[in-house]
Amino acid sequence: MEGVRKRNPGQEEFVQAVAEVSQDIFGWIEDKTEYHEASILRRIAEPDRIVSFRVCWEDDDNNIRVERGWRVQNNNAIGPYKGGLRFHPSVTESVLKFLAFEQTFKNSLTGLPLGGGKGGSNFDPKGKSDSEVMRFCQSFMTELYRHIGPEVDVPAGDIGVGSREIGYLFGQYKRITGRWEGVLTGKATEYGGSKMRPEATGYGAVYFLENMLKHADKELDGKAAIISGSGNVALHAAEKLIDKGVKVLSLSDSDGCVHDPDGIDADKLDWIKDLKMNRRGRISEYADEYSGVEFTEDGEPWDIEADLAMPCATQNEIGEDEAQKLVDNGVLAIAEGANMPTTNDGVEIFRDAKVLYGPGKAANAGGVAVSGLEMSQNADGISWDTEKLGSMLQDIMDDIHEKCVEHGEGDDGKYVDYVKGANIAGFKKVADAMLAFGVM
Ligand SMILES: NC(=O)C1=CN([C@@H]2O[C@H](COP(=O)(O)OP(=O)(O)OC[C@H]3O[C@@H](n4cnc5c(N)ncnc54)[C@H](O)[C@@H]3O)[C@@H](O)[C@H]2O)C=CC1
Ligand SMILES: O=C(O)CCC(=O)C(=O)O
Repeated sequence: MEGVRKRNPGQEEFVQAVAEVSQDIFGWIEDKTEYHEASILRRIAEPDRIVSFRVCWEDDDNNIRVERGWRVQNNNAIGPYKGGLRFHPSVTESVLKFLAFEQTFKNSLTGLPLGGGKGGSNFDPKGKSDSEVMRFCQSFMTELYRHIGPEVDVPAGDIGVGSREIGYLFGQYKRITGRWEGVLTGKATEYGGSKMRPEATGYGAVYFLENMLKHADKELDGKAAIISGSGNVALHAAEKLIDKGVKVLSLSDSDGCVHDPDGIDADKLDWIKDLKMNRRGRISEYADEYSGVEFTEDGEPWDIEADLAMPCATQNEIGEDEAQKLVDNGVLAIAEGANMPTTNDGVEIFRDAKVLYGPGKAANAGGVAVSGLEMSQNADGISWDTEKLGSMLQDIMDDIHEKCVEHGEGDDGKYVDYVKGANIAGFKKVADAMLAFGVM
């Protein structure tokens, strides 16, 4: 870790992600000399390459705007680089490096042939017109297109990149290259997208949560849950929880948090979906629309008492204090829809308290898994139906849960350390592929 810190000065998020994985891997590889001798972990923690580029675009007032774009290609030992694009002002090289590193383990856990990558820009889509977003996406792809391809690197969406942005990006790729090919996932179904991709991350995280509870002889029905975020992942997690009889008490966005003590039911959720996905409004409007709902500016849901917690917004939303609050309030299980939403100190609190804790790289892998299935459908020129994809998603999430149990169950056969299980299972497949290739 000393070396990682030295080689990546000021890249706190990346160092955090590597430290979290390393502590489990060091213990596991202690007696496995082949991994030491080949410096496998050190190689996975050094991205294959990082492309960084200028993105110029013209706003509606004819001002020339300059942003920075990146693609981090972390590791392609088991398949083409795969991972989302994030457009958000908080994006830095460190954030994208941590995401690409995590993605490498997550993609390995899915059992599909997918390497790890991530990209994005500090461009902020909030408040921009459709035409501005289109011009930005076209400019971004005008550089990115030369670094990606269906067998090279296949980006998708993430924060700030939804179906509108994927449409503009895919259109520009097609215009520049003259080729229609499965170079992006998360496409609309009219032009090669997969059914179930929009739902997959949130639904998959709920399946993982359900599996953790089942393994501990508990069930979802009748429980209460707090969720952060109100984007793609949060809203689909809420939808599946409601479907399974859970009372959803909260959602949030970067302005604050809404707490609905009566629970967000299916009708209210439809209203929020329209607010967020079509009208692009703020979550505070939910409190204006429905009585009894409390909105807390800059607030987060972690002090609301609930059985279940699903952080679905962004990294490091749960620190030591928030984790302690959850534990003190008697939380049963936490399943991460977001990537690395809990700091390493927060993770230690969950581990010490032995609460069920599903880390993002396992719990939110359903999205990239259905992206992998979108790639297969594109390659074969076919389109599977919702039922088939839904059952494949469920099977993949069950399988990831089993792998975590295999590598994370303690000697007492009771407590499962899902962080350790996910880290070791994710590492093993990539490491064995890298050993087969020799030194490179
Ligand atoms: N979209 C996908 O398929 C996958 C997404 N994820 C992760 O899930 C999380 C959410 O992503 P999406 O729902 O796709 O994005 P989104 O853009 O649809 O929604 C993001 C949500 O998080 C909130 N948010 C963002 N930054 C915030 C901040 N600094 N403070 C408070 N709230 C903030 C936004 O207001 C919004 O509600 C991210 O961590 C992402 O990396 C993980 C796996 C797959
Ligand atoms: O679907 C994908 O390729 C990417 C999903 C993603 O960015 C993630 O799993 O964090």
